Amino acid sequence: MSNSVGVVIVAAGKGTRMGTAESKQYLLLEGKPIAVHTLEVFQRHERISEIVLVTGAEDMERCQEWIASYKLDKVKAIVPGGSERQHSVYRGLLQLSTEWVMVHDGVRPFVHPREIEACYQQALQSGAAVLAVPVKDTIKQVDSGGTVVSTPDRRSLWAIQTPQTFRLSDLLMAYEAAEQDGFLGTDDSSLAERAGIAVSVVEGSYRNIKITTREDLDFAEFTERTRGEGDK
Ligand SMILES: Nc1ccn([C@@H]2O[C@H](COP(=O)(O)OP(=O)(O)OP(=O)(O)O)[C@@H](O)[C@H]2O)c(=O)n1
Ligand SMILES: C[C@](O)(CO)[C@H](O)COP(=O)(O)O
Repeated sequence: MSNSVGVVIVAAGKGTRMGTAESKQYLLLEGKPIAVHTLEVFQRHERISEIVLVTGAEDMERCQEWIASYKLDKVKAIVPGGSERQHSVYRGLLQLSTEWVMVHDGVRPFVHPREIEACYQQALQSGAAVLAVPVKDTIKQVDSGGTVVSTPDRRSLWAIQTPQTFRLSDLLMAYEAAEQDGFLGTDDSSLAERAGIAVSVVEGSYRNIKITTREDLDFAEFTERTRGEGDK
């Protein structure tokens, strides 16, 4: 139990920005659903003891079949998600009893095993950690009328990825506080931050994209074709 690590993989979104009939997490990459690629990275990782998959209620049966056929035996539960990512994550967290939890997007299949380990090691040291990359563009804050308000210093801006790693008890507390306050965040760290948990950033890679829009599929196909076995 001590320092055991569980993962919640959230794959219950609708993929509105992708705009395909099939939900983006089930589109095929080299013949395999994207969510299965993601699950396999954590299945293979020796640090991970159990996985909870959160998916759409209507997709639970086919997910169960993939888990059997791809021999994903670390998957301990498949649960139906909620209307927002935050609700889906919470439902997954309730299934775990490990000391640590990583939350990961089902549509980030290219996270490197080394990055998972680095995120865990940093959380072990400082209590909570997220993968991220420095932003490459100049970012501007723009008002609703389309006028630039400010240009934040790029050196302090990071694009946040997953996995995000926490003590399970801390993250549950942060989720329950958010629910009580009616706060809705786009990542897990934002809930932890407002609950007073210091979150460290671990530099990851630009390869760990979240497959969000159609142009991401070209990158995904190229990356899947060219990544080596050791990168999975
Ligand atoms: N209610 C939701 C919403 C999102 N997610 C998951 O959270 C991850 C990141 O979300 P995002 O890329 O925004 O996915 P979607 O919500 O599906 O996309 P969109 O916003 O374009 O509809 C995805 O793996 C998605 O399946 C989820 O489990 N439950
Ligand atoms: C958690 C996340 O992956 C961090 O980048 C992201 O916030 C998920 O969802 P989004 O709705 O696309 O922001």
